[in-house]
Amino acid sequence: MINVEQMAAVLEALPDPAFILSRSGKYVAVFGGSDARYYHDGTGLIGLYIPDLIQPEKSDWFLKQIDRALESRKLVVEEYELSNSDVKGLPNEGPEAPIWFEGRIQALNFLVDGEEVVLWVASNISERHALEIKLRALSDTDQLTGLFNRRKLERDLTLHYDKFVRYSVPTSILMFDLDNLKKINDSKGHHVGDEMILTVANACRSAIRKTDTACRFGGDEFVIALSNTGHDHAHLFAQRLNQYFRKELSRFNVGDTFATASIGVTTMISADRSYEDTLKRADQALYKAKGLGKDRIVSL
Ligand SMILES: Nc1nc2c(ncn2[C@@H]2O[C@H](COP(=O)(O)OP(=O)(O)OP(=O)(O)O)[C@@H](O)[C@H]2O)c(=O)[nH]1
Repeated sequence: MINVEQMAAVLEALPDPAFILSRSGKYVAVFGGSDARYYHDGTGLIGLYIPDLIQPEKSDWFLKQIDRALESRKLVVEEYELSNSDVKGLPNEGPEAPIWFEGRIQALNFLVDGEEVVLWVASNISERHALEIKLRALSDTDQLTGLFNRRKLERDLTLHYDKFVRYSVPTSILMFDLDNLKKINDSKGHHVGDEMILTVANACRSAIRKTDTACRFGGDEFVIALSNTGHDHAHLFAQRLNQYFRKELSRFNVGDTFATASIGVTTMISADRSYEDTLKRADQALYKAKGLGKDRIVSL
């Protein structure tokens, strides 16, 4: 059997800090989490209240989670970011950067000073969180160009379409495809074709705003989603891009075969049932531009 002293030693040795918190946000006790590489010492918080230590928005969130655990009597699991500067009374010793925590919050079956209490175990998951962000960025990115890929575009267009339906804020779509890449690949080599694709990708990157999405849609096909942009502006944007392409891609010309791009432009309209309808129309416009002889813009 473990005696009381041993039980106290076990609590002290808990790898992650375990707080006892009351419904009103009082730090009743803290055990464990003593490795300063991962945690700040929370013992100075005992007897103090979350709303007095943490700015209102965050402290409201903490109180809400305590409430959820007490009401549901089930384990509540939440991830959150906190740095020691967010909590008055925490020492400087410990990690400098903000920490991502996974909080596991469980109601306890006793009262402290007449108040209900929870056990809140806060595990440092910063490394895992950073890795998740990196993986997500990778899974959204086209390897060759560093532009976004189709998966990310589709996610963004879903949001843009929702915004359009709710607030009538239109998103315009440019879909374009390089002209004659096959011939350029065949006569100059695949690496030169790659360079042409990279030139186009760089042009897209520098032409768009933060709120736009530039994506490599397929082999030599690209899509730019221009948020909050009506048809006229989108057409002007396409003209600028087309001129830039003519200038910057001319070094890839092979004899009388020109390295250019054909561009389809369209804007969300109320008849569109989803962003896919808009995207389909951009594809039709691009197809038309190819059919009319390439190196041009078609708006639909
Ligand atoms: N170098 C290079 N070529 C690629 C890449 N992805 C696709 N391609 C080539 O791009 C060409 C795309 O086909 P098409 O669009 O029919 O070829 P195109 O000569 O551009 O024809 P048009 O669009 O009608 O002008 C194919 O020859 C592919 O091999 C890539 O990452 N690098």
